[in-house]
Amino acid sequence: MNPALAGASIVTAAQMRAAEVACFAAGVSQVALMERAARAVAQQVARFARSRPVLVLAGPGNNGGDGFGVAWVLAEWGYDVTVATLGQDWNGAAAVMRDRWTGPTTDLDDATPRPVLVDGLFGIGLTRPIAAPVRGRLATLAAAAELVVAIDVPSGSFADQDASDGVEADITVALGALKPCHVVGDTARCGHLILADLAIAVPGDTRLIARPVLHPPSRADHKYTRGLVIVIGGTMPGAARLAAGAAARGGAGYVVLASDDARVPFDAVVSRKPDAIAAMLADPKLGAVLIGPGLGRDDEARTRSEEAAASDCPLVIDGDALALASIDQLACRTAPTILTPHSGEFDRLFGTGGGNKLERTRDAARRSGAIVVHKGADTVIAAPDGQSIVAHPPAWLSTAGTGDVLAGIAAARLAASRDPMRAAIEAVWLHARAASLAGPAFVADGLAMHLPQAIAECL
Ligand SMILES: NC(=O)C1=CN([C@@H]2O[C@H](COP(=O)(O)OP(=O)(O)OC[C@H]3O[C@@H](n4cnc5c(N)ncnc54)[C@H](O)[C@@H]3O)[C@@H](O)[C@H]2O)[C@H](O)CC1
Ligand SMILES: [K+]
Repeated sequence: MNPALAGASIVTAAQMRAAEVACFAAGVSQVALMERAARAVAQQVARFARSRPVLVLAGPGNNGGDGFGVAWVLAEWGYDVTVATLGQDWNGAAAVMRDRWTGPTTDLDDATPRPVLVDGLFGIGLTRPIAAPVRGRLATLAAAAELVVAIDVPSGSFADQDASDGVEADITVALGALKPCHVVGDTARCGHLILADLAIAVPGDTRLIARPVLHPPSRADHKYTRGLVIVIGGTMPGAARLAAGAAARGGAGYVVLASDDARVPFDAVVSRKPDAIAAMLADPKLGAVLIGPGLGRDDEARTRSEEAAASDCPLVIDGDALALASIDQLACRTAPTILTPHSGEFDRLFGTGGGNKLERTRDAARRSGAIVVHKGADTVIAAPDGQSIVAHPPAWLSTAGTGDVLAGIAAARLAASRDPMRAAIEAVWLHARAASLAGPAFVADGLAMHLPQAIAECL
């Protein structure tokens, strides 16, 4: 994902339309707004077109209006431009743009490929899949082009759905704000994503992740104020060890590993026998508990999991502990809770119900009362109040043990702030950054070593 987009708002098509209406009510005309959009897209085309001939596809709605506007601006700048349409009439601002365009215009069926294709067929107003003949023409023209620039969304993608369809663009210029299809699902079809800020105020409760701000310890801090983390292990002790090491390197003041296996990742992590879990959970100095990595699903695992869930300790629940948890039990908790499921664990706990990944994760957070970190190439972090954050961690993280590392970092950050949403965002960012710093083909054991550098970048 384009790093320049950090913190950018993500809105639904309905929210975008409401924002547009408010903008019109504030005195901006529809034509002025469309001209802003057209100029912003034309600028991006001009950055990469290198004087090559341009074919602009202009569909029946305002996305098509933007297309005519782009054609008009590019022709003014000296580009060789042709427009292809579906042969409709246009209304409102789109009709104004259509009338401004006096250059060559053809039917989509008759259009011949050109090196640069600007896709203004459909935007956020797509209501049904594009008819097969049109989709076929679009795919042919796109395949023959050297550069495909999509206006707002790649035509064929539904703005509010996980990207799963639509033309494959090299560049997508999102207008006014990002939409769900730009950030969840197969976002590769957007190519390089650029946001054209049209100076429209949009809601800010759903955003791309941005680098968090962390505070160094003060002179008054000590190991317990920095955060005491207990990692509860089980049948696969290596996973809990990885998590405990990550908690220590993720900034915790003190890490205890409660496991039958006495091995620790390094000497600073303290080993305790798990028969003392009840006493540990009652320790007022406790900052956060992590349960799940390597826990197993036997009776002992169930007992430990229930004990942790029933406690009033801030809790991170991962891996096997997610399989042992129930939504009702989670919803009864009053202490902060973070859940870190991958898609299989998420579906098992919350079901496979409809909506895009953002909606599904927000719904899970609302039902469980927990912060849900729904992991994947498109990681969604959602809070019960509807706030949500999207991140795109490096694909090199798709290797065993990295989830245990993330859970350990989340526990450290939760112990430090007691604010579960903040902790989840910090953990996801630090985890992704550590992966970038680790470089290609790292193994999970080496990932946490890069956390201090990632933390240093947030101070
Ligand atoms: N976000 C902004 O600030 C701005 C966005 N602009 C652009 O406007 C479009 C949205 O325009 P709208 O007219 O609502 O929708 P579309 O252009 O996407 O197309 C709707 C049009 O097409 C018909 N239709 C829908 N699905 C199909 C289909 N499968 N086959 C055929 N026809 C279909 C539908 O009935 C309508 O007639 C947004 O994306 C931006 O590009 C503004 O220009 C500037 C500000
Ligand atoms: K488009």
